[in-house]
Amino acid sequence: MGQTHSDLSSSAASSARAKWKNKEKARGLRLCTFGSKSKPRREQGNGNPVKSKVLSCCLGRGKRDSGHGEADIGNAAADPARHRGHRAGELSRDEIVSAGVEHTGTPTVFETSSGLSNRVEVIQLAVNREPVPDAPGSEKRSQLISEELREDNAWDAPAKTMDEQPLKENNQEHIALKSESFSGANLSLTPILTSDPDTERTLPPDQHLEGGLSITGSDNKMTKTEYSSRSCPTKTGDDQNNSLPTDTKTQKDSEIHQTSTGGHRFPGVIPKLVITSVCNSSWPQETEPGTGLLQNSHAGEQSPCSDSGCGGSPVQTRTSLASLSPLSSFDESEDPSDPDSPTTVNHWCTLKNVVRVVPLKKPYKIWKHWVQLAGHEGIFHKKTDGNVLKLYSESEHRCLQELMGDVLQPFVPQYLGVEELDGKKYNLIQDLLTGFDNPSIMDCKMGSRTYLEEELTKARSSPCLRKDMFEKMMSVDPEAPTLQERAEQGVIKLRYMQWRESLSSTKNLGFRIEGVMKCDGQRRKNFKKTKQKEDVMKVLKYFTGGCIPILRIYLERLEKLRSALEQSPFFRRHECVGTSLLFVHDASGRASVWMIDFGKTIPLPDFVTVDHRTPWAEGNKEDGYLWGLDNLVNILGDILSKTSLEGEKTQTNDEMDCQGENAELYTD
Ligand SMILES: Nc1ncnc2c1ncn2[C@@H]1O[C@H](COP(=O)(O)OP(=O)(O)OP(=O)(O)O)[C@@H](O)[C@H]1O
Ligand SMILES: O=P(O)(O)O[C@@H]1[C@H](O)[C@H](O)[C@@H](OP(=O)(O)O)[C@H](OP(=O)(O)O)[C@H]1O
Repeated sequence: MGQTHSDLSSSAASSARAKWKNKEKARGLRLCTFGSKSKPRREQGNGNPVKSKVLSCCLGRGKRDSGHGEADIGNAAADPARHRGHRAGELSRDEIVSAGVEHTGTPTVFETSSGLSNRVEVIQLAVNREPVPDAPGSEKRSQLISEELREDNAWDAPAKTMDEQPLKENNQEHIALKSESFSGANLSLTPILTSDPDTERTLPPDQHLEGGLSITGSDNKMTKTEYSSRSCPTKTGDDQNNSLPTDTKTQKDSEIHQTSTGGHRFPGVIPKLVITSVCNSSWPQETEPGTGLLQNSHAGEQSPCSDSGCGGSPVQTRTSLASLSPLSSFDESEDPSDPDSPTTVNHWCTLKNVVRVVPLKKPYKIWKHWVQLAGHEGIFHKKTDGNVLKLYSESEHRCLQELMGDVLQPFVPQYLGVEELDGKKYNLIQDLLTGFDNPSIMDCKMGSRTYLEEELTKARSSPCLRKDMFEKMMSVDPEAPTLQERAEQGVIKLRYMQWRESLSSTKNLGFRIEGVMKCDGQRRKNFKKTKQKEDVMKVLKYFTGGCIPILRIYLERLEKLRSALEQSPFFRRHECVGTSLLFVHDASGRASVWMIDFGKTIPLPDFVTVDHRTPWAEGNKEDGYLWGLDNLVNILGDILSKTSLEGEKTQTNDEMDCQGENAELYTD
């Protein structure tokens, strides 16, 4: 636990290497095979069975500083009563283990309603809220917020707002429905046994292998994949069957091969997990030069070695992204004739001294703008019918198909099948933003691990250096790359992913915040160093504006999601890596959370069972999803409790962040 590179003994690593090599020789990776079982559920809406609940509360937006430090917020021990129902041993698994507390256990429902009376809600509000702008377009509020956050967590200055993004016409006329029917999934999978434990903190030091990657031996040879024109295997449209490189040969490896695409073959020792300069302080400095806060870290950096290549998602299909006409995040033209159509996307939902009469059942507006907070650029196309096309991934297709018949169905976007656009396959998925009015959005990547065990195997058999990842690493922390990585100007994807996990809250909390967009259109993605609970709390408070009804809806929704996950046959049978929770709310008080991104969610081998809470060790396939969700639930509960108590002291009611009195779970 708490493992860093210094813990990784080289002798243990070399013995593990030898062990791994032997095992590796003895086994061959086979492809996952899928069949068909479940039926289409097109007729089903994404109707959330959870009934909408009108919460009686009037929200005030008050002064941000109330004399309560943010760090206090997470101090559950200070008032045990407020945390009734929270799990013991919340948060850091390291802490849990060091305290000798069993991490697993039946989830406890957080008792929001009993702990927080309506009366309290009415009175206790509006502390620690951000100042609000006087008018749309005002920079005052975002500036203040940014500055405050930057102080601690170094969010860069807000950069582009949405309306600076190019708008593109939809290409719907080119869409040809391929009418691929749902075929269900046969979840049998050829077991892929992993060998040695990896370098995770979950294992005692002597079991750790250097990142699980141990290519070199005394003979200075390695097995690697041979590719014709590029160093890394490129996934194509045909690569949708989780195919892994098969054409391998042994090769002398004393050099790095530069390829035509700028990638490198990596012939040398794959370094152990090296965690450098992991920032534990609140609101660490993080800059992403040249692009600022709102940059999409993937933009323009689609590497030949990315998902489409070496070390990428082995199950994900990203068909030649370069040939796609990459849509910006805002590819939907506005319709000026539509009174509901936003004339600008730089909206302000924060209203000052405005009295709004909100009907109990609010009419839905169609949010026509596609907002992509995280993920790969150019793989989404917004349609005008409330759905989006996401570049086809076999894994995602299988998962969404099966999920339409699972208890998790209300928690995932509706899946509508496969479509073709310009000769490429896409999954047609419900746009979860539809129905919201100037939504605030947050993407949380779930789990304690962001790469599949398959990716470990693949990295061993065909490691390659990623220049783009080296540059991303340098831009966050120039001290992070090792001397060898500096010399090579590249890092292996696995190493990068592990570094990202350790730097952020993935490893210590089991989830991380990927991006936030507030209703004013300000997008922030600089959360790579948002690691500690207090950092996360600040972001969550910023995202929700401390709006109690919104917080409560999120909390209740996540608790229901947790129950559904614990009952879900789908979840029980899958290794869920890299999925996100998409949080969406708007000023009217609608709010909900959904699971998205199943590109790296794959069926478990028949003989493997996971509980999604046990710490990961290579081979056990644990993903830490529920552990992360436990922590997220607990953190939200803490914010809710703290916000309520603070609100009692200094409520002001002249600035509204949301129509709290009408807050309800969004159902479509
Ligand atoms: N169904 C949806 N409705 C609305 N927005 C969505 C939906 N699916 C994805 N998004 C948006 O797109 C972003 C990226 O989505 P997603 O995680 O699926 O992409 P990805 O490229 O597969 O991500 P990753 O890099 O983690 O593999 C999300 O953060 C969200 O803003
Ligand atoms: O968030 P960052 O720092 O930009 O790093 C990316 C992030 O870890 C993605 O999850 C990953 O895609 P997958 O999860 O699909 O592997 C992508 O790999 P890629 O560049 O190989 O696609 C990384 O570049």
